[in-house]
Amino acid sequence: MVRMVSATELRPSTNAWPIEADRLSVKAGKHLAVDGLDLKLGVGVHGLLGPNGAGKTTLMRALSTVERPSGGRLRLLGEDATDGRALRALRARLGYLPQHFGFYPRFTVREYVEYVAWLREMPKADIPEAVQRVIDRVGLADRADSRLRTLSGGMLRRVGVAQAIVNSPDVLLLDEPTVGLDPEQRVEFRTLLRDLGTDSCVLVSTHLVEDVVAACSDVVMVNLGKLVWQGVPAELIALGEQGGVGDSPAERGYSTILASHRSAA
Ligand SMILES: Nc1ncnc2c1ncn2[C@@H]1O[C@H](COP(=O)(O)OP(=O)(O)OP(=O)(O)O)[C@@H](O)[C@H]1O
Repeated sequence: MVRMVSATELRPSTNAWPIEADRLSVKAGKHLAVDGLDLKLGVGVHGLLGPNGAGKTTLMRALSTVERPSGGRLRLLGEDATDGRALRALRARLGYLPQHFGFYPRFTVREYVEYVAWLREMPKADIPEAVQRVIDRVGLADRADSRLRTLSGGMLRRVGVAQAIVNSPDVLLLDEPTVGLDPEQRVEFRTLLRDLGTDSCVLVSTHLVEDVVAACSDVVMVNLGKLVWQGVPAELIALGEQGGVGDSPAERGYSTILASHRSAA
């Protein structure tokens, strides 16, 4: 007997491009901060680089579905991210650490991460174990029951990472996650990133070119709201070996790309 197969069953379970932007435009206030950006990102860790004001945070806000695009097309995990009906299911599969994340200072680390897990509609029975696992992963096991107001800036950033990964997201967006981390924590965080990127699409915005070289499989550079370069860290380093401004080959590669985009703009 022939069984009818539904459209949902036929849909691929993994998406070649968990993030797919086509001529994407996003406003920050009245300013067009993302201006016709094309981007395709697969599974792996992608470092998002660009100067101050390049549009990184605005792009992250659109990818996290916090900000609605003003133009172009945005597909996340194969779904149209501008379709209000798709958003609820989509958000349950996203993780986002904003540049400035709000929290209730009286919450403990555990309470806060539990609260976010609940917001992302995780099954209630799974929450305690998932929360403990991510608190361990960001190295805050000994502060799990401390109130957020008693934590240092670097520890708060780690709480931010924990809440972003509690639902094991398929798309993870981290806006400057390493700000305030001490060198030892930064090294541990890079290991965590590489681990997360084995089966998720992770986009990490940072000003530290060295973080990108150490932990990312791919580099995305933006300037003036546009994609100006995409490649692997080794290509960035190779460019920097030919000259440019900076203390390392990767930094010189970054400055070379930026200078050539500025002179062409
Ligand atoms: N609320 C706003 N109103 C008007 N312009 C804004 C607003 N927010 C951001 N902008 C402008 O949009 C542009 C992109 O800002 P965005 O914060 O996305 O850049 P960024 O690359 O994340 O910068 P940074 O590295 O400094 O964090 C900048 O020119 C900024 O001045």
